Amino acid sequence: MRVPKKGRPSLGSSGVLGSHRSLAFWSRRKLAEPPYLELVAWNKWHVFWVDERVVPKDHEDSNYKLALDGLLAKVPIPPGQVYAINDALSAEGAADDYETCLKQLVKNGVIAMSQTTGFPRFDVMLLGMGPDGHIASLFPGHPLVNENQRWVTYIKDSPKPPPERITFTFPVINSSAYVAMVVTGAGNAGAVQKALSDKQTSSDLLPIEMAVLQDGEFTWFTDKPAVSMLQNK
Ligand SMILES: O=C1O[C@H](COP(=O)(O)O)[C@@H](O)[C@H](O)[C@H]1O
Repeated sequence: MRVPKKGRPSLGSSGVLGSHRSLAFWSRRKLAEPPYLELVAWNKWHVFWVDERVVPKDHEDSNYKLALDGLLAKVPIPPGQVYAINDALSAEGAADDYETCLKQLVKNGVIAMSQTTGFPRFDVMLLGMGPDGHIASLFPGHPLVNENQRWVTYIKDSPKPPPERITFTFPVINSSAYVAMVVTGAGNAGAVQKALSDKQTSSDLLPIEMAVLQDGEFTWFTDKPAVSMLQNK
């Protein structure tokens, strides 16, 4: 999805959905109801998943199902512009397949490339964070957080179930033009406090602290419990 410029998205807009909480948040914000339903040029959106659980698309754990039920079934995005993973493949196969799909869409001009980083540049990413500071399926202390070649990779030992997932890598997330980070609930307050404190050291960075956009805008959307450990709330 794209941040509207002068009220209208432009052609070839690319957006990424990546979060339970963030989707619930945007659905509650009536994105699929008037006046936004008419204001947004939904037919120009191309929708991807920043991470996905390797389960059938109709499984309760599927991020695709969550997005379909919460938002996509309610807005007129052409089905050919919604890019779900191939759920018939293994985690490794699905990650390869998704990366190949992104590369083809870059060639076709649907997804832009970042001139700064050499990775794809999505217009909007709707992300969330877990209480351990994970974003997408990039978990603290897991070697995947250091992946710097692949666009999409896979995990088979996710600490949060289900264990098998695919995920965008940090170079892709950090090439975004805009990230909307939705964090709610007291359970996330510690990670928010750590992320926004000045005391980070490179040795113990949480994934949320590694989300540093190269040339983009990062906006937090929180409720009060999530920021309850910050000094100046
Ligand atoms: O497992 C996941 O967790 C993160 C954070 O979850 P949320 O419900 O707090 O948004 C999410 O961003 C990711 O997409 C999901 O697969």
